[in-house]
Amino acid sequence: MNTKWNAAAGRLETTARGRAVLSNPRLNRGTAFTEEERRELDLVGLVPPQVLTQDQQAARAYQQYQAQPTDLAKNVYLTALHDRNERLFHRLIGDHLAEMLPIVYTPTVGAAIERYSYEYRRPGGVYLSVDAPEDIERSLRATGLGPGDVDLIVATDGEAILGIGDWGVGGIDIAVGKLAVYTAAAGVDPQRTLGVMLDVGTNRRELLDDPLYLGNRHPRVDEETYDAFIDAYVTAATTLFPNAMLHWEDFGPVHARRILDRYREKIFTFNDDIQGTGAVNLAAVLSGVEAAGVPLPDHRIVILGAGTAGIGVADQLRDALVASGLSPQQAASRIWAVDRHGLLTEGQRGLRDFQTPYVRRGTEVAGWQRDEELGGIPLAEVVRRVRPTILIGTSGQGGAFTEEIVRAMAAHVRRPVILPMSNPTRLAEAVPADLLAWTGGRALIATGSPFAPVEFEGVTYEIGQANNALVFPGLGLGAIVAGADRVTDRMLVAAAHAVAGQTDATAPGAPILPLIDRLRETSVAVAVAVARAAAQDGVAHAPVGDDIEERVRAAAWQPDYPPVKAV
Ligand SMILES: NC(=O)C1=CN([C@@H]2O[C@H](COP(=O)(O)OP(=O)(O)OC[C@H]3O[C@@H](n4cnc5c(N)ncnc54)[C@H](O)[C@@H]3O)[C@@H](O)[C@H]2O)C=CC1
Ligand SMILES: CC(=O)C(=O)O
Ligand SMILES: [Mg+2]
Repeated sequence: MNTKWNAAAGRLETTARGRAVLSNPRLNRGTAFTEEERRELDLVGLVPPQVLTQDQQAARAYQQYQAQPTDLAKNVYLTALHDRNERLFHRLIGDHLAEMLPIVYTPTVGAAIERYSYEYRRPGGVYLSVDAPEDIERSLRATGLGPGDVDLIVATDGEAILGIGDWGVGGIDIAVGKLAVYTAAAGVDPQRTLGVMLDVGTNRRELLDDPLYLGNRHPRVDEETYDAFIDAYVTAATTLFPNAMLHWEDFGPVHARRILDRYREKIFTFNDDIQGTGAVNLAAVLSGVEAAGVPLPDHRIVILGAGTAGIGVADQLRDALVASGLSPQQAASRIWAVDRHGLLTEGQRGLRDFQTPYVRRGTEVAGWQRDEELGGIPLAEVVRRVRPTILIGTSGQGGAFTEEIVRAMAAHVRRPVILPMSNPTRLAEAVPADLLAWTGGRALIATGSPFAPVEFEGVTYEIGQANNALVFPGLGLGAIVAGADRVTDRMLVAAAHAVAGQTDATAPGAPILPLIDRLRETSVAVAVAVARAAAQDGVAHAPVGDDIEERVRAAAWQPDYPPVKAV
């Protein structure tokens, strides 16, 4: 069976017939096949007689969706729709973006990952096993995709899913979820993408002991085996699909950093948790700083959680401070990073290489109060001493921004910028309603997971989502349209400015980031800015001229049904 897009004729051409048509989600449109298509494709009698439009199908699917009793059931319903009729799935999500993003993405995707081996129906991508690296190429080829057919691959090893940790093979759902967002938010062509699970085992005992667990049933492998496996994947993926951007998602902090450092100068690659999060955080900070009316170099920034996301955030803030005139040392000194053993300080146990720029001198913190159980200086003491103007949470510790800490911060700052970025929702360091109450409505807030608007003293506060979903879809589309072969720092900074430029946070109650119902437009702005930055850096291999916005808009894939021709 063979199905191909014939661009010249503007139609799909397939050798499939009968049930094989209905069981191919890329081809299937069920009751929307026309009479003529039904005859040509041998579908007469295999579907009920009425011919529906996609609008009618979408209306029915939406009713079925709404009838699901829980968010997890809605996620399972949408996954099943995706596996049955991919275009209808994207049509539905596109029509209800703000409502469904929390179902296919954070927070509900977290629950779907935890329940993966129980809710499993059909495979969601390509599963590569550390126990058989010799099969990587064969598995990637088995997708039937050729060298010019893939723009983007999202891969995970499932070690650090959102803030919920190691979920082994269930991690495939974060790759699938990110891909859904690429398409819903920016119109990246889903048929030119792949989700990949790099199964290196799991250290979660309950999965290893679970007879239904579907992944490799052994602990995560040693470093040497791991690195060789990643290398084999990169070699196979870049050889088979030379134009594809390799996106890395939810790796543990050590691996995330090492992989990015190893490959970023050599191949077209992007770590979402480090680079995408850094960019969306920078956007929130730029917008918050503008609303606060205090120039960026005058801010003091405290970050709780100095892991993959936290240090990615710190690095882009440091670079932005340097761009505004500070030396690299001065810039780093404006950032206080607090991890599981408190403020990063000289000689602390367990410091990681990538944290080094933010480690504070012993002399600086000599008189600061320590918490011996914690093994260092706690967040509350850091806030008391530093008097931060910006407080960022990337710790995965729900409720860590306590009333005492937030009130202490707000006592010294007119408009505190507070960004609890951890996901899923229950791991937010604080919730917007509390932050507004504790600061008398003065806090400028954005959160990693979605929150409803908050009424406080007669003002409705819209809460922007400081989530890399504001960045990676547009970044991907912009890079694809520009024919980029690298993701450069300039492209990330351009993305951050484009996001910040989409909102005016100065009005009372206005969000500091563009809302999700405007995500399509935000992604266009990001894509245009990213394409231009790629051209400036000399990494674009397609022309990026005055018509770039038109080209970005034209490149966005649409879920309408094209004609199907039996061949
Ligand atoms: N909003 C967004 O776009 C994004 C949000 N995140 C969120 O950030 C959180 C962290 O994710 P990653 O950086 O990928 O994980 P990670 O595991 O790399 O980093 C978490 C860090 O928090 C530290 N930590 C743990 N307990 C702590 C405590 N009690 N106090 C202070 N630090 C503590 C850990 O030592 C680690 O360094 C997750 O909840 C994730 O969902 C991550 C990426 C994007
Ligand atoms: C949003 C995201 O990438 C995370 O929470 O890991
Ligand atoms: Mg992530």
